[in-house]
Amino acid sequence: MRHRDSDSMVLWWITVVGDFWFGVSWLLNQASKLNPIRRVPNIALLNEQFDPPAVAGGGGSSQLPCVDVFINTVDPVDEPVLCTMNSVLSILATDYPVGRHATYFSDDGGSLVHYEALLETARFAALWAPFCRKHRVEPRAPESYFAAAAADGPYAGDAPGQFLDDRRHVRREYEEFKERLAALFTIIPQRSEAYERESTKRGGARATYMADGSHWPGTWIEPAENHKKGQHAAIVQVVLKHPGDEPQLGAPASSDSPLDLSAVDVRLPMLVYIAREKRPGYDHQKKAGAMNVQLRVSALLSNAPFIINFDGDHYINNSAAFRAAMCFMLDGRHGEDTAFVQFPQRFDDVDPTDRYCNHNRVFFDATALGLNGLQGPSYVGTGCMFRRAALYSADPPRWQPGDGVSKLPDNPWRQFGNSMPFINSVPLATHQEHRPVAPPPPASLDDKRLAAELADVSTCAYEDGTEWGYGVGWVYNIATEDVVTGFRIHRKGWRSMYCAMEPDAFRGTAPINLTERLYQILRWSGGSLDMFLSRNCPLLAGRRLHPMQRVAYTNMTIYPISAAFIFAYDLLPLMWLSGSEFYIQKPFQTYAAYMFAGIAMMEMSGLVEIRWAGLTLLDWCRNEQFYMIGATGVYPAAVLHSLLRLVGLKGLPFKLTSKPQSASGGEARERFAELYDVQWAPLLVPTVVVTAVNVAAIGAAAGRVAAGGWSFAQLAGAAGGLVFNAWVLLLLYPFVLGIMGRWSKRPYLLFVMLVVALAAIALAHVALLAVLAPGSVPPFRLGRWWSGVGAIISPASWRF
Ligand SMILES: O=c1ccn([C@@H]2O[C@H](COP(=O)(O)OP(=O)(O)O[C@H]3O[C@H](CO)[C@@H](O)[C@H](O)[C@H]3O)[C@@H](O)[C@H]2O)c(=O)[nH]1
Ligand SMILES: [Mn+2]
Repeated sequence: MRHRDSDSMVLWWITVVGDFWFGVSWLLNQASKLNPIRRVPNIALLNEQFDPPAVAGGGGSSQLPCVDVFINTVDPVDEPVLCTMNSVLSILATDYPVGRHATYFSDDGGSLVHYEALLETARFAALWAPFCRKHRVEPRAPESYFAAAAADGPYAGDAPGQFLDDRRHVRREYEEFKERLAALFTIIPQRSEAYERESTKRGGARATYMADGSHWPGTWIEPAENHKKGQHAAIVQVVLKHPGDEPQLGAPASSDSPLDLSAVDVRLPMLVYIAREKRPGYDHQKKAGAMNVQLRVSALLSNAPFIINFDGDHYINNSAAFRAAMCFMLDGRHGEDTAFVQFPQRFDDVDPTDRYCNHNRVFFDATALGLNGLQGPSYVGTGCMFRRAALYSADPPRWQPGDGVSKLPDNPWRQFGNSMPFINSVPLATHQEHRPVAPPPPASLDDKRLAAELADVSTCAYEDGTEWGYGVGWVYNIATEDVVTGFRIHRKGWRSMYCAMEPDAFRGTAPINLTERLYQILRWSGGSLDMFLSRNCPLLAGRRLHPMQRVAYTNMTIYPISAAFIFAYDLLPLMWLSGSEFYIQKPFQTYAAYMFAGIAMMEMSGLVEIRWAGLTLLDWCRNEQFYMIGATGVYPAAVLHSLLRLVGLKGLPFKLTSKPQSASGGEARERFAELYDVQWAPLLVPTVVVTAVNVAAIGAAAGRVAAGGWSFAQLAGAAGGLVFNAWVLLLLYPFVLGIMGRWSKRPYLLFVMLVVALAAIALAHVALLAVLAPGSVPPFRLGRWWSGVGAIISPASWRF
């Protein structure tokens, strides 16, 4: 092809390839939505079959399978310990047979504060869990429970007369519990200083001391050799032992404990603290590494066939959630081929208009249902129940040869590492479908051997030369361990299910600060693209991957590439400076007609989709807006990162998402304070540039009109280009609010600033023209800006 202006050929190619790419990605995006399915768990039916009400006096009639619960945290300050302990409480008090779930708390900071907070939590849970059971309160995370006016809701328990008194008492106890948690930050250093003074007299070293006066094996307040972040021994401590399968009723009310618990099971489920070993020179693989240690430790202690995982900032909001997931796992139709059940992520404390699209509703309420019809939704992190066997890379029954019972490989050590007790636990978990559901076998090892084995499977070296992180467990060397782990399971032929329920199963926190949010989507988009460019590329998967699911995974991993083109299109308004026609040839009207039809069709299908999913127009707008914000800065950065990684440089890090700091710690913070914090980062710059360019384009056009340089026909042509500029600005509106900081509380200021900026640019433009080409205003057509419109309607419905 030739063009009369050879300088424009580059631009011409960018637009042709870009438009083609938008077309392809739009089709990919639509293809994954062709078979949406909404599934609803029938908990009543599950209870009828697996958990009939206990006959009077007898217990243990439940046939529900065991669940190991994983919860992860890193730092008691960055991830406020109160919030984390609320999650733990919601788990300990959840509505599932007490003897059939065990919680594994992973502390990647190895901090004594976490350990002691967990002891406090176990103590408080002895009151909290029976209270929740007695009065059937929801949610069972006390902070949210007491924050809501729960006392006014319908009462579901058996002792309405005692409810208000009990609630008042528990609330008081909770306030004290909170104080004890907060005090840990001062008590531990004080205690350590006291012990230190004693020991230095005897020539001992500085250390962080546990309550019993012994050295804490994890990270010390004053880091020392073998006791700092990234360098400490493994710690596995059973905080609450397995309670046995027989219910244990509590005591009647007394002066010490005014709650009458004589008709309530007061047992607490098992609770284990884990801080895996950290050594310099090892890549600890962040969350994926932590969860693989949880996987091994739990195999030795309870080896439940099912696992559910939570981020430290997510709690159980609906205590029927475990049962809901079980409805899918035990379902007669596809149950045994179901590897995981993913719940939507819901968030508290997001600003009311959801400025940065934290709720991700289009993904969680529309896209995910589309995926649900194609072998199942992707795994997106917290709030997902797994079949343990699937994490061990077993084949799903429908793809198993012969008798349908998978066997251990000939050389299980290469796959799973050297722990014989662990290896022995694998077939038990794998074959759980084929044996009657029973409570976990008591650990067959004596205490000393068990402790040694637990420490061994929590070391860094344990995974050397094994398949952990590659073929087994959560996948390594990627910033989004979730999507790729789910993919590895799907490519083996497993299904997954999507389970949304009312009230929401789980709730958590989300970053409402612009910069934090952008880093989060940088991790997600960069990690996804890395997956596409790795051996886990969906195009390389075998035939067990559903063909349309292959399309869906391709779509959800290559999306950042569109951004490179969108970024170029966003800067197109600059092109009119070049003065030549390079893209759209005459007749322009025909082109415009096609384009209008195209846009109308896409917007209509978008509208139909959100209507169908029961979403609001605001949800949709936020989705489009945040896609554009991502596309102007974050996605190009993700593409760059992935390219650098391809040539061997370091990949994207798992940067912890900042959590809202609770008001109880220091002085009370203003609600949504993070929304108004401006943290400048290079990631913001490209979007600022795009904004400036589009404002400048409108300003220049206004100047041109004011100077009378345009005929009516030219003005009409320019109008099209201006619509494009205005559209880009409208999409970037939340971003601009974000960088305004506190001023964004008065959005009208933004419009004042916009008018002032436009006037200034218009004046400057006219002045410039007068100097450069006195007396003449060369005609130009803004019409060619139109080509950019294709860019802003491209698909945008994965999570971000
Ligand atoms: O070295 C690490 C880093 C993180 N985490 C935990 O990982 C979880 C998620 O981290 P967060 O900073 O809250 O990231 P988000 O962006 O909120 O997480 C989302 O995205 C992640 C993938 O990028 C998923 O793993 C999460 O489940 C999903 O909620 C938290 O519980 C952390 O404590 C660790 O245990 N060890
Ligand atoms: Mn989080």
